[in-house]
Amino acid sequence: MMTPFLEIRGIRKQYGPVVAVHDVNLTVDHGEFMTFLGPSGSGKSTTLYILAGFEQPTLGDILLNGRTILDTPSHQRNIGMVFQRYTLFPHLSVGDNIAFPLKVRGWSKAAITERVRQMLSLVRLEGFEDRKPAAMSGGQQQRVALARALAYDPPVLLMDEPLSALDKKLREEIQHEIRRIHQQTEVTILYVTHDQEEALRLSDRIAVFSHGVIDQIGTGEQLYSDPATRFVAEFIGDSDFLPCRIVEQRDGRALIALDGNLTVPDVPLHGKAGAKTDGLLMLRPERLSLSTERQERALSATVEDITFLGTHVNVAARTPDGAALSVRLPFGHHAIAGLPRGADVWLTFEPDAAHVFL
Ligand SMILES: Nc1ncnc2c1ncn2[C@@H]1O[C@H](COP(=O)(O)OP(=O)(O)OP(=O)(O)O)[C@@H](O)[C@H]1O
Repeated sequence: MMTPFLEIRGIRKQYGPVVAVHDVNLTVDHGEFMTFLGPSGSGKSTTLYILAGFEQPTLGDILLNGRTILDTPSHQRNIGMVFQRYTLFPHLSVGDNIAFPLKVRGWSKAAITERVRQMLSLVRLEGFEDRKPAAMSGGQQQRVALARALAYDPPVLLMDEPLSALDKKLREEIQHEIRRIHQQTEVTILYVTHDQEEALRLSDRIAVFSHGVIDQIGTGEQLYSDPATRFVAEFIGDSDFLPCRIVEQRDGRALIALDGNLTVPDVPLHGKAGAKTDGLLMLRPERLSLSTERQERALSATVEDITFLGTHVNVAARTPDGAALSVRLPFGHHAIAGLPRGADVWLTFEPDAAHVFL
């Protein structure tokens, strides 16, 4: 078997009685963009700090090209870092900030000048060399931080919520820059965020963190279409849940029964099967069809609200048992023309678009 480029093996981190990270295992390919996605407190940053060498794990190992890096001090790991708040040296110009890690590494003056010029061009800040950070926007400062982190060509770059202090438009602009820079360089990126949209936009693969473990690792498409846990289903994309009963199960599929005598065969089933017969059916708003005419094998519901959201329209509906379901339809869809609040509707879905969690 080939040695993985980067391997996080059985990492646990405990602060007294608090277990910040339980058991994190992950391999990352060379040149990959891997994102740690999860809510606040799920252990993303702690894992990243262990990679950076700011923290030592209680248990486990980190291997780069098959060799442990845990006994290498942080500043010798050759790992670039960009964090949430701009960590530029305020008294140094942009050029001197970018030159700093090169001076530390003993580069010649000529090599430094050339490299600073290259990096400024990479982050599209030509001409800003003599500015002080305070005279630049947040987005520009974050690009300088990126240039400084990449200047000595580290094989790995760690980024911890680097864009969270910026407004939406600027954030999207810099996400675009980060993607471009990732494609232009061969750097392997580990990126922490709690924003699913940012994770989907940037990453090759995403590791979804929950309570100090990784629930699932996969591409955005894999996490969306085949979520391993209810938590992943709720974190990636929109979802609603209905209580259901498992009538039969075989090979990861189930025949389920819903209130109102509706049964649905062949729904993907997740979780440890066994004697348990109560489950939760997950439905995605964009995978439901809506009709104002009675349908076979359909959920009945009443329209509570209709919201125009630009390219699409959201219909908020409620089943007779009181469960809320959203339906997302393209703007102008015939089913919603003149549809009033309080109307009775029938909702259908393909079994493959649904998932049952135990
Ligand atoms: N130095 C520390 N001492 C005690 N507990 C800590 C320490 N650092 C982190 N924790 C706890 O460990 C858990 C994981 O924290 P961590 O910062 O890794 O989460 P996170 O997913 O990065 O969240 P955020 O996005 O808020 O930074 C949290 O419950 C946190 O309170």
